[in-house]
Amino acid sequence: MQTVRQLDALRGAVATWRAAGERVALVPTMGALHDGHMALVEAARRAAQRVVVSIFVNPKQFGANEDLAKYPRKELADSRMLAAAGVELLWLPPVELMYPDGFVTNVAVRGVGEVLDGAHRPGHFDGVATVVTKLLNQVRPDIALFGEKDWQQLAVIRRLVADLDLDVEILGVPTQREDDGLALSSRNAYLIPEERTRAVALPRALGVAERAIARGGDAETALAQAREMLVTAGFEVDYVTLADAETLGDPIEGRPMRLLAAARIGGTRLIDNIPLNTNDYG
Ligand SMILES: Nc1ncnc2c1ncn2[C@@H]1O[C@H](COP(=O)(O)OP(=O)(O)OP(=O)(O)O)[C@@H](O)[C@H]1O
Ligand SMILES: CC(C)(CO)[C@@H](O)C(=O)[O-]
Ligand code: BAL
Repeated sequence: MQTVRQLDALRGAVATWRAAGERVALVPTMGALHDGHMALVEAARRAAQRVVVSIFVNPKQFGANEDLAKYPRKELADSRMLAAAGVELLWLPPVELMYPDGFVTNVAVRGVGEVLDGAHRPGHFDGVATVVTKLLNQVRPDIALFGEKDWQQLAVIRRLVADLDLDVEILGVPTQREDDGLALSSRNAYLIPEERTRAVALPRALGVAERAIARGGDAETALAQAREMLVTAGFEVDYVTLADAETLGDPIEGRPMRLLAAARIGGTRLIDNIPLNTNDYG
């Protein structure tokens, strides 16, 4: 695996593959890799001959009081995992390359980027959209893969790519979970054992709400019950909601819907989401 920190070397490697007619996949990450990331890498492996993984802890998507400074950084372990998985190129852009002096451009995705996590983490999706636009332009992959764990992020990126006519396929990869149902996340490492045990309430609450609504129950009542389960488990709830799966706005009968939640346990903010399977109960 090549480890590359300069744009001309990245472009050179990708141009060589392109010239040979090979498809290139990009998996953007912030590192501290776990099996969720590796599922993206495996899907990328199936989708293209050449796989590029980027690791960049993007300061623009962290709010002033968020965890940028303590975000886990594990470059050596990450690099070994990616090499073992057969990744061809690890793209590690330095922060000065991403945001040199004088950088002033901001990519803002209105609507889908402004609600839910966009409202609770002001500026977050601008930071994501800006860095993803840059990563796509740097690597110019045929396909880029993102996890459904960050469902709203995936929806924001799909909108961005459609609106700006970016010539790349976006593929969402299903959420990878621990045996008890907790979604894998780099931030799970912040949980002390007691919080980790309680954290299972997050996927459980979503599952309870999903089954109640799919059975024909009132959505607001089911969401209130889910919020109550989270509070009982010791979470502070940012939101538990049912939304249109594409716009993240109000759900519309006949269109795919998603249940999404964000909640804090101790100092750790976790997110999760599941589809509303209205066919569950026939
Ligand atoms: N459990 C998971 N299943 C599938 N994809 C995942 C999972 N966790 C993360 N991803 C995806 O991996 C990519 C990189 O995510 P990132 O590096 O931020 O990891 P993370 O575990 O989501 O970290 P964080 O705890 O900061 O949210 C994103 O597309 C994200 O959706
Ligand atoms: C897509 C991403 C790599 C952009 O920094 C990040 O938000 C992430 O890891 O999900
Ligand atoms: N995986 C989402 C990145 C973030 O929370 O900043």
